[in-house]
Amino acid sequence: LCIAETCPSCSVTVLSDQFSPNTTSDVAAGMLIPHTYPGTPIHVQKQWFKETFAYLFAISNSAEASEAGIHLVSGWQVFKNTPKEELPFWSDVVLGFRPMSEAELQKFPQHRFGQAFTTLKCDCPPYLLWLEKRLKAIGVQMYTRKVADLWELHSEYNVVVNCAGIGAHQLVGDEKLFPIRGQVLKVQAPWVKNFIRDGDGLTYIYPGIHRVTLGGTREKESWSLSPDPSATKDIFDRCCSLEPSLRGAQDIKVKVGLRPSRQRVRLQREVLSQGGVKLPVVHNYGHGAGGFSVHRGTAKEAAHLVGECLAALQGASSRAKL
Ligand SMILES: Cc1cc2nc3c(=O)[nH]c(=O)nc-3n(C[C@H](O)[C@H](O)[C@H](O)COP(=O)(O)OP(=O)(O)OC[C@H]3O[C@@H](n4cnc5c(N)ncnc54)[C@H](O)[C@@H]3O)c2cc1C
Ligand SMILES: O=C([O-])CC(=O)C(=O)O
Repeated sequence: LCIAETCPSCSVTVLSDQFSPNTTSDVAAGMLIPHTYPGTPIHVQKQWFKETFAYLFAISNSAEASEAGIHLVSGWQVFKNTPKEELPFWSDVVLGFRPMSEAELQKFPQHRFGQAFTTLKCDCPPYLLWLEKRLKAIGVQMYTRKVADLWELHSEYNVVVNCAGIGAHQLVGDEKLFPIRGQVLKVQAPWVKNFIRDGDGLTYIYPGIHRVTLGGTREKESWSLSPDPSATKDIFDRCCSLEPSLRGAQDIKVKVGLRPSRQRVRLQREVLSQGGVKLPVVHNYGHGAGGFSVHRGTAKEAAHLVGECLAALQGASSRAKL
């Protein structure tokens, strides 16, 4: 979408073996709370987050908000021990960030410190379906197709953008990319209005427009997409210990996704070449546990790289004409 918006003369086609509701992005809670990529400078990560927050904040303030599944949500991140970094890098991007008061902390007898703030949440699948609708409205073609090798696209397209998430492990043989399996529960508990996240990153309660996401698990290098019943019970018990009213939650659905994890997001140009024929590629994958939090910022950077590929192609074709 970002490419089509920034380069209206481009004809964009989306190829994917799965669309919503069968992607990792459909499993995510979609909360805008960044995760840190150790291999990327903090100022870059902050810029990605700021751009994403501004983009979604504008949607949340528009008449599209409900259909797009974007909404503001206030709540608390609580810690059993005071964290080393009391002010995360994103504290001045979310709204109203402040330490929790003693009165608020009384709700969490096992926790000693906490941060209160308002952030945004993308409800999935509605957000993905809204993005698809916008793509179709501007004439972008979408086809179900599994790509075995990026080179197979060279005769049909001038530039290929690789946004395959964990699929990039196989597609481009990236050994630096690994799954961190995550299991969550999506439940009916409409009385839960505030988010609660344990600062250890394992347990969270994220109310959406229709359902509440309860998390979670983080299992490095596990490729299994089957729900684990013992993890379901464990997640539910941990969440009930933070918010006892969840014992009354109804209609518990279990979802599993593989976070496409990497030391840093791969946002990079590469030129593939075979027998003198060249295919410019832009990679944009490896968003790990924080893809929603930075998606618009990284998309803008990927769109900029696509612009560079197009300029290089135009330069090459005018040199060829000379
Ligand atoms: C349990 C859980 C909770 C999460 N919660 C949050 C959260 O609260 N906030 C947050 O910011 N992030 C969260 N995330 C992380 C977020 O889900 C990911 O970072 C994000 O979804 C990655 O998006 P993506 O588009 O790169 O990958 P995907 O959503 O997996 O999309 C990749 C697409 O590429 C297609 N594809 C792959 N290989 C091929 C191929 N060879 N040929 C054709 N198509 C291919 C796939 O079918 C898919 O459509 C969570 C993740 C999990 C698992
Ligand atoms: O950690 C969180 O708050 C939610 C999340 O991004 C994940 O489970 O990957």
